[in-house]
Amino acid sequence: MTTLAEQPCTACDAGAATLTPIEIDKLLPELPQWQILEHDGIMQLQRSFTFRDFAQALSFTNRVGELAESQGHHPALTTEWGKTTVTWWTHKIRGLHRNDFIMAARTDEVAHSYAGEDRCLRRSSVSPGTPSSG
Ligand SMILES: C[C@H](O)[C@H](O)[C@H]1CNC2=NC(N)=NC(=O)C2=N1
Repeated sequence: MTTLAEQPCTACDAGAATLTPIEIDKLLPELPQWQILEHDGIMQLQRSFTFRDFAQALSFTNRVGELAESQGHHPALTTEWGKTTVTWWTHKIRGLHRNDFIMAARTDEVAHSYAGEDRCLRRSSVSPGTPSSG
């Protein structure tokens, strides 16, 4: 069985159905660090990644941006000192599609390439010992 990250994104047109709560519940265990949130009635998938500093957070942001461009599917990205928040949803269907879960899994793979570079993968945006300097 292939992992989410190994699966291809599929073409999604404006008439495609959003994932049902049951379908979301089936997929979410593969993304334990991600959370489902609703913004303006739109279900979204979100995770914050912590980094050593702004430069590393920006590098990660750019790598996720390149991934998005390669797939024609784009997240919202918020980059701050030591943190990048990634939010996936499918604009054209105003909700979550399987593609969003695939791209979240691929986002985790990008983050893993920073593992050991003095950072930690955490769901919460603040990891203990994160410098408070702005
Ligand atoms: C024309 C362009 O391919 C479409 O607008 C793509 C661009 N990237 C996208 N990204 C996301 N997350 N949802 C979309 O519906 C979407 N549509």
